Amino acid sequence: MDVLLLHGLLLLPLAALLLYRCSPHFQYLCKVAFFNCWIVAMATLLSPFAAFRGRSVDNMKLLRAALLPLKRFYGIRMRVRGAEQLQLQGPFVIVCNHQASLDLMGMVEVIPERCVPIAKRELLYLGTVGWACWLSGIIFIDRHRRDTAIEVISHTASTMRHENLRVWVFPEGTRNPGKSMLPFKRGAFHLAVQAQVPIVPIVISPYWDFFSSKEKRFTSGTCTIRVLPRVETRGLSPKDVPELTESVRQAMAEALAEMSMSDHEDQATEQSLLGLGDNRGRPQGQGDTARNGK
Ligand SMILES: CCCCCCCCCCCCCC(=O)SCCNC(=O)CCNC(=O)[C@H](O)C(C)(C)COP(=O)(O)OP(=O)(O)OC[C@H]1O[C@@H](n2cnc3c(N)ncnc32)[C@H](O)[C@@H]1OP(=O)(O)O
Ligand SMILES: CCCCCCCC/C=C\CCCCCCCC(=O)OC[C@@H](O)COP(=O)(O)O
Repeated sequence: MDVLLLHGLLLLPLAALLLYRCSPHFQYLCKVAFFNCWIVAMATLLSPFAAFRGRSVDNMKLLRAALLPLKRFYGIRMRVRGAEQLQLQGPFVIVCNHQASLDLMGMVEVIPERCVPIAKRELLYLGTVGWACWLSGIIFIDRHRRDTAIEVISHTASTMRHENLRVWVFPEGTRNPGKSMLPFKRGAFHLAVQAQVPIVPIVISPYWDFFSSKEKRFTSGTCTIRVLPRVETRGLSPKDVPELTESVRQAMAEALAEMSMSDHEDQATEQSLLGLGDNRGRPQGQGDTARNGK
């Protein structure tokens, strides 16, 4: 009986490994589970150290360091274009497109010093993850209560100037895996105008070559992050916000469309050089698993 149990226990990991290598769906589930487990584990591990320092934007360095290795686990190559746009002395507002939780990997590639994201309040209740976020100075807004969200943003505008803080906002306000960007919420632009600081738009290229939650597909691939020229807001007032929002969204939408094309071309060239043929947008098999390193 004991021998049978032992064999069963030995066979279980082997069966899981076989399933992982043969089933793209199972591979997707494992990779997403690992992503979440990594975040929870790192948050649990780092929170006591962060708590020692107290609530401080300096703790963002710990979160960044904890998330940086993820791209290696998943075999995601990150290319950053225009990073010099982030070499600014004072405070500024970053606006970035939001496709999925995977954006955290792109975010940590380029996030400057003293920069905190604006996040939905619900993240606060994710146990140690919420605790780690709070300790790192992440700004929480309740999206269902516009007045209090606006109050938080107004308060952030004065903090930015007094404490030389940079703020990262996903102006779509929710995750959007679609091919074009959603209409932008105006909070980030009011924030920049109130604080009279520049806006730095960042566009992360679409993930569809290597990730799709709809198709349950997660392979290795390349992601491009493009930092667009900054937009000055000095002298602008609240009445200029709608136009400012639209012009920044337009520039980001154009960059996204351009990147969608060029990333597809790069991928096709890479694959034809490797003699893999064109298997874009389709689940990939064992060859990719081996290159993923996971
Ligand atoms: C190791 C552990 C690691 C853990 C890692 C975790 C990392 C975590 C990373 C976290 C990543 C997490 C990522 C995430 O969680 S993403 C989700 C959270 N982010 C957002 O929601 C984006 C920010 N939201 C907004 O900007 C919205 O505008 C708000 C919520 C404020 C209102 O939304 P609403 O739906 O109502 O939309 P609206 O934009 O049409 O505005 C309506 C009206 O209000 C006016 N208005 C707006 N704002 C201001 C203002 N400030 N001063 C004065 N007026 C203002 C505006 O002009 C308009 O008026 P009018 O112009 O039509 O007259
Ligand atoms: C005691 C309770 C313990 C609960 C533990 C729960 C474990 C949760 C596991 C992992 C947390 C990963 C958090 C990653 C945060 C990624 C940021 C993100 O992508 O947020 C989504 C938000 O932008 C928009 O949300 P919606 O698209 O509007 O929805």
